[in-house]
Amino acid sequence: MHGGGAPIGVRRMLRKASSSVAQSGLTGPVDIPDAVRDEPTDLRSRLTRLRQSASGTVRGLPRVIGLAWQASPVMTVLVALSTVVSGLMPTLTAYVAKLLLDAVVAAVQGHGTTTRIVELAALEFGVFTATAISTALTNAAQQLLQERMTLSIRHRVMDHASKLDLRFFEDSESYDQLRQASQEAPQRPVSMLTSALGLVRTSITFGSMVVLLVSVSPLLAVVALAAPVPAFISQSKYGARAFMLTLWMSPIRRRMDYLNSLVTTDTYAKETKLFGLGPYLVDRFRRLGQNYYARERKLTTRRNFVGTAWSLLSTLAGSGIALYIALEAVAGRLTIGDLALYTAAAAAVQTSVQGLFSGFSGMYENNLYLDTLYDFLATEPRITAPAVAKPLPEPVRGHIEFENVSFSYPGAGEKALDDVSFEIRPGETVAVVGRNGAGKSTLIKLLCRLYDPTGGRILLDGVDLREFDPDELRSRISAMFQDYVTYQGTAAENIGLGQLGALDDRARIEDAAERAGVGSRISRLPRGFDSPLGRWFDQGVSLSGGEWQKIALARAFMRDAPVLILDEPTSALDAAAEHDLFARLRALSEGRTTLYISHRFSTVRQAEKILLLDRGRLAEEGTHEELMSQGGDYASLFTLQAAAYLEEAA
Ligand SMILES: Nc1ncnc2c1ncn2[C@@H]1O[C@H](COP(=O)(O)OP(=O)(O)OP(=O)(O)O)[C@@H](O)[C@H]1O
Repeated sequence: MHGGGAPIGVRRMLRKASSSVAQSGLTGPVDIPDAVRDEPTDLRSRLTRLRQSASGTVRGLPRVIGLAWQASPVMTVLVALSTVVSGLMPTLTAYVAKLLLDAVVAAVQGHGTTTRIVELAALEFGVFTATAISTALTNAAQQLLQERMTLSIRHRVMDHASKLDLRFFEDSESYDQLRQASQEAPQRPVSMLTSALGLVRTSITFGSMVVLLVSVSPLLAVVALAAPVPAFISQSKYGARAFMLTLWMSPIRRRMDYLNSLVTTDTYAKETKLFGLGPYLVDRFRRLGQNYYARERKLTTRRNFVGTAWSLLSTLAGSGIALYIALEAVAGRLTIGDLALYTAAAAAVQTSVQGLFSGFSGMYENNLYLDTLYDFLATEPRITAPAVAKPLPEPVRGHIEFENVSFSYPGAGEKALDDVSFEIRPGETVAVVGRNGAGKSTLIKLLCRLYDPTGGRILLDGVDLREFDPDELRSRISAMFQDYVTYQGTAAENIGLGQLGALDDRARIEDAAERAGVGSRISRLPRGFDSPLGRWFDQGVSLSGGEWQKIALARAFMRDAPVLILDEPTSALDAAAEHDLFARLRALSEGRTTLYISHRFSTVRQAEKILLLDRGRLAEEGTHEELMSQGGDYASLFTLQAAAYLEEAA
């Protein structure tokens, strides 16, 4: 489902934009592909595009009103009312000024009273006061509504992102969309609302002023109405270009952000310094930035200068009106008050003409961003609970079966898993081994239902995983991933997040830490379990890689889940800690089905069953002894590692 507004050409360019810049930004050209190549040149396609964009803009309006209403109905009504009032004020002001001038002229000529002048002056004061109040009210209500809207949209984006599948985050195109939706888009409905309100206000001013003009000369009204058209067209053209440019820039900006983070982030500092990458990366950043700026500058200057040139046509019409009225007053066909009224009207029409087209083109531009937001919000997670989800068995026994499971990552040619079948009995401890890229982590992602298999099925206690509610299923799995998270929080928070309900259960947290072999280390920290970890804090403690890994392990142990998954749980641990963990693994995994990935064969041999993956296929399966006696790949890999150790020992 698409958000509707953006013309098809824009969508095509959007797709092209995200796929065309394949470079990492670390090397290669720094130019930005031309965003305006596909610009329609003939009148017909321009008109079609104009029609599409106008209808898209108008269609976008109800969505923005909907967003405003959701954010705050009271504020929305207040903003609408005050907008109407402040739209009428300029016309009212001009009319009262006319009456006052006429009264003054009448008094000068001897057939008017000063009382009338005082009355009108009081009325004028009233109108000014009302204008000031309505302006203040509009500003306040609009500002508050904008704040509420931004918050509510950011909340929606965050909420939606939290529900999306892992594939959304692992795919660069959709990840770009998420970034745009979370960074750029929350402001856009607000600017669209501002543009729309400006449009309504100026339309009211414009309309009421035109009514006054029509009462004098319909021709003047036509001139006033026709003047804004060229300026409007030019504005909408540049608005679309600006949007397209931002889209094309998005990958470039991402690369610039990346270069920036390489130089400014602590984790990269060691390497960038040692390899002397600093000046090189800074220079790449500068060149990308220069290119980016040059393109932006060209567009901004053109947009403003060409836009102004077109708007001069409107100015010309306004001045024409003023001249005509002045000549009419000299000829005695109009009063001095009329002259004042029409001068004010001409000025107001001119400003509102500009307001109208900038409002309209602003809406057009913002609407394109809004489409991105709505496209993002319309992305549905594919891994969802079935209409009638099967309740998980109580208790889950942890019987896992892979039946001819195949899987390819979206867009990938090769299969990451190819026709894999095996069984893990309840409570069994299984090790998964294989060379890099063999598909071990993928197997775990499928088991946690972060992806669904593209072929075959996975059963837990005899039921296809897809029949369960994925959240329910995940709550029965405890896992530590290879790229575990180091939360910028206290030690207790870092561990407690493994089981939200027990975030405050200190005894359980300490127990989990103990089981992961990090309890005594945390107790020795200045503030024990309340010590902040990580560098975001002034007094944050910097832990070593292995210590962080133990904390992540403790987080996994927070759950009393029937299935325990550990992806290279000891990759950062020292030999003693590793030995200690595996010596206790039997106790730690007591009563749970445990699946762990390891590259260290010394730890693998303890497993009750070993699965060897080779390029996505299950190549060997059995106990250590069985696989050794088979003399296959496992045996040769084991011997290779053992030999290396023995050589060192010798
Ligand atoms: N998000 C992804 N999108 C596309 N392809 C992926 C993705 N993640 C992994 N792959 C590919 O799938 C294959 C299996 O990857 P996987 O991470 O499962 O390997 P692994 O056995 O865990 O490797 P390692 O021992 O290096 O951790 C690899 O060829 C990898 O390139």
